[in-house]
Amino acid sequence: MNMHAVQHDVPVLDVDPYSDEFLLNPYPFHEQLREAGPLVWLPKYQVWAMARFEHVKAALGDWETFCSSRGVGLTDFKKEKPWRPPSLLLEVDPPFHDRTRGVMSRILSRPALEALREPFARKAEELVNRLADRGELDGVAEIAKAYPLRVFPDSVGLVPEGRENLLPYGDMAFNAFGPRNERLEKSMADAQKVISWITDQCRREALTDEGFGAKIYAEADAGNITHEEAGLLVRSLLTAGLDTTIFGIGNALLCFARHPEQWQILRENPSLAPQAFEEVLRYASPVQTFLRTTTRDVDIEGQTIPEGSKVLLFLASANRDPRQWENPNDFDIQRKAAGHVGFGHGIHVCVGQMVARLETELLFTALAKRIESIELCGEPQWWLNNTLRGLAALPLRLKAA
Ligand code: HEM
Ligand SMILES: O=C(O)c1ccc(-n2ccnc2)cc1
Repeated sequence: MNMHAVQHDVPVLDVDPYSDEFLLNPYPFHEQLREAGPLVWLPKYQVWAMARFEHVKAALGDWETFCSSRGVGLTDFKKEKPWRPPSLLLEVDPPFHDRTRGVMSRILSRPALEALREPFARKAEELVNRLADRGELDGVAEIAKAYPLRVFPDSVGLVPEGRENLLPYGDMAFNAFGPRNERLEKSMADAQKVISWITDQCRREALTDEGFGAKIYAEADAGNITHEEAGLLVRSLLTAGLDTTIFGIGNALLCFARHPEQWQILRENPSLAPQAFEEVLRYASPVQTFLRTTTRDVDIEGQTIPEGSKVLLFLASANRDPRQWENPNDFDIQRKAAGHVGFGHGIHVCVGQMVARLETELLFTALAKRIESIELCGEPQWWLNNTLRGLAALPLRLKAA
């Protein structure tokens, strides 16, 4: 028992944020964490927790005190070897972060993505036209997974074969930010096959010559990064680019099925689609948590987090903090949800957010035009992951307009 952890009057909560019970319905636990105080000690994992908007946002914005280079999961890279070479974006601090971030920001910027708007829109309309008269279907398999898988791997420049490795790899990577629990062990089961496939796809020769992958290697040709770094940045895209948007779309479909009046508001004004997705990210954040490690003793409202401590930031809880949001537990697509921390905040804020926004804007615009109503016709099944919150299955009944 490291003695520094037991500080006088720091609230202690015996919750396990990686348990099935917590992951199946995190919101009552978030409320407990917020109400316990700005800083809470979780003895189960010997970590500090922040669940209020003000402190989560401040920690994300202060990379010098709350660093990423010791890992953004429970593992402290200063004490344990990472399971794979650290990410050149997520798991580095400035100055190293600046170069790789500059490269990725350019490649994934809104103007760079505009060329994809038309093909992405066409594929969204094709998918929706195929489903409109289907009646009952699984919204996860047929919409939330189908659309990102239809557009994203091609936009990276992946070969068509072997893409079934992408989701297991993402699931494993997002589990690996949590503890080595049964969930992580299970997702590491056929790790070697999946890891070697992903590693293989990151080679320049494996990629087409016009996708995001090719653009990253062109940056290496220009001397902005090395060719080895280029391969790791392609790995970042393959790790991050699918599970996140798939869970975001699935959560959006569930929000609209449970709030039919919100679906009618969107149908009357499809140009609300971008704002509606921001509200989904606030209300049903697909990325629930990330961690930081303190680089010095830091004071939080009179309590001290010692240097070298892991701090668990509950992004999803911050997005429902009544200190920040009016009626936080209402799903309201007319709310101005901008400023939520669903994409993070600060220097590591999601560099892929424009890709996620483009995909979801086009998909929900196409759905709003063709689908009069979205209803649940069975129990939603949650997919449990140590970092992500999303669905494994979503029985829906669609009624074509
Ligand atoms: C709804 C979808 C998504 C959500 C909710 C999301 C959320 C996040 C969050 C919370 C962070 C901050 C991590 C931290 O502070 O430690 C982040 C970073 C990042 N995201 Fe996303 N993400 C999404 C989609 C994507 C996509 C589609 C891509 C790639 C095309 C992507 C690539 C990245 C990368 C590379 C980083 C690291 C940026 C850096 O460290 O500078 N994300 N994302
Ligand atoms: O570099 C990596 O491996 C990596 C980078 C980013 C994410 N991420 C999380 C949320 N949006 C993206 C996940 C993994």
